[in-house]
This record gives sequence, C-alpha cells and structure tokens, in this order.
Amino acid sequence: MLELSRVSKSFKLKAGIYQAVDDVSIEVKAGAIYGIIGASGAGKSTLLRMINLLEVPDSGTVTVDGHILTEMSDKRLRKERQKIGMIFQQFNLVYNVTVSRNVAIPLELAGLPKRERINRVQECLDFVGLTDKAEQYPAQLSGGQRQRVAIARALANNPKLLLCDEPTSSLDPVTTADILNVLRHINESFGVTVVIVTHEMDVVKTLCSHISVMESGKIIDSFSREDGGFQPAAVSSGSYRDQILGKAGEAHV
Ligand SMILES: Nc1ncnc2c1ncn2[C@@H]1O[C@H](COP(=O)(O)OP(=O)(O)OP(=O)(O)O)[C@@H](O)[C@H]1O
Repeated sequence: MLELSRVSKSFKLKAGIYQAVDDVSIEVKAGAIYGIIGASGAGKSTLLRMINLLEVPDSGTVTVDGHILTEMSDKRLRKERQKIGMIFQQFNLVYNVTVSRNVAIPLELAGLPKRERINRVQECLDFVGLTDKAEQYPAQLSGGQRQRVAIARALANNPKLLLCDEPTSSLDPVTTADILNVLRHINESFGVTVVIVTHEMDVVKTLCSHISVMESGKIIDSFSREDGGFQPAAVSSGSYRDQILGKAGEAHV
C-alpha cells in the first residue's frame, strides 16, 4: 500500500544542516494500522509529512498504492493526494466557517457537484457522530469534537490512506480513547490503511498492528504483532519494544 524507500530530509538551520530524517525505508501493508513512535525531535512528523509530500524528500522515493508520488507532476500529485487523508494534533480546522463547510472544502476542491457534496458531508458527519453540530463553528466544540470534524474532513474523499500526526496529544485520556476507537472503526469498516505518529505509548499499544521506533532521524526498531513473529531489533530500542509487547513476544493486540 505504502512504501518509503531510502527517504531523507534535512533542514538548513543557522547552526548548519540538520538531518531530520536519515535514509529511512518502510513498507506498510494495506489495511494495517502502522504506528511510528519516538521521542520529540526524532523526525516522526517529518517522515509522516513526506508520505503525502507535504514535505518533499531530498532523496528517496514515496510510493502509495502503486503510484510513485516523488516522480509525479504537481497536477497529478494534487489528484493522488485526494486519496490520502490527514489529521493533526491541533486539528487544523478553518475556524471562520461552519463544521459542515469544513468537511465540504476537500469535496469542493475535488470538484464534486453540490448535491453530492451535501450528501457526502452529511454521511461523514453521521459517521463521526456530529450531525447535530453541522451548523456550529469549530470554536463552539470541544477538542474531541474538533478532532472528529477533522476526521470527517479527512474521510470526505474516501481516502485509502489516513495519516495521523499526534492526533490525541491535545486530548484527555477519555477523549483519546474515544478518538482511537473512531480510527479503529475507520480501519475496520472501510479498510483504510492508517499511519499514526505519536509519542504516546498507550496509543500504539491499543491501536497499532505494526510499530516502528524512530530515533535521531532513523528507524531503530520495527515489529508486528499480527502474526506473532517479531524481527530482531537492528539496534536495541530498549523500553519501547518491551513496554509495547510486554516481555518480548508475549503480548497480543
Ligand atoms: N520546517 C522545518 N525547518 C527546520 N527544522 C525543522 C522543520 N521541521 C522539522 N524540523 C526539525 O527537525 C527535527 C525533527 O522534527 P519532527 O517534527 O519531525 O520531529 P518529531 O519526532 O515529530 O517531534 P515532535 O513530536 O516534537 O514533533 C526537529 O529538530 C525539528 O526542529
């Protein structure tokens, strides 16, 4: 479904070049919920943003659903991006328009006729349980409700892939559990592949079938709980693997 092959990204800072992502390769199978965990500054968000080319890699290739995004024209890329939804820690809603308009915006950009747009907005708001908030403004909603609007917006164009950048880091534990359930429901109901970046151990523990640990711009460990088989860590990721799996290999999702 998704393949990052030897992607790197550096930023020019006053102090010099900073290597945020360093020669990373990952493969995400269709239908997976793939977690990327690591400390602040490890390069997780930069890596995630390279999947839809919000951040253009310096080198390496990004392939989504058989299409090589890194080789596409801008026009083609805009089209392909419609198949990739994204949600953020700070929701990134448009605050001066209503909830329903927020969800409608990607449909307008995709050129969907008005009647179909209205129906699709309603479907998406129904799915996240916010039908009654359609004409409210984001500022009138709680954090969890705002993230639900962002999820509805991300789902509007029926994406095959949903990218989640610290989606629960601004939320309390109860609301976090609630949003994780919505993400699981999207994965199970629509077969949407989910890639989630987080520094919260509980998020990957409860949600993810595959996990990569990131440190200093590199993936230092990757493992899966799906088939009970775990690849040995290239470099020990110590507490992450142990805490996620319990004593290595014993825990199951
Ligand atoms: N646009 C940018 N310009 C300069 N430096 C950047 C830019 N984006 C990210 N960085 C730097 O790259 C490093 C990795 O950032 P990134 O946000 O990918 O890490 P992260 O693991 O997601 O951490 P966090 O959870 O704190 O966001 C950080 O040191 C950050 O300051």
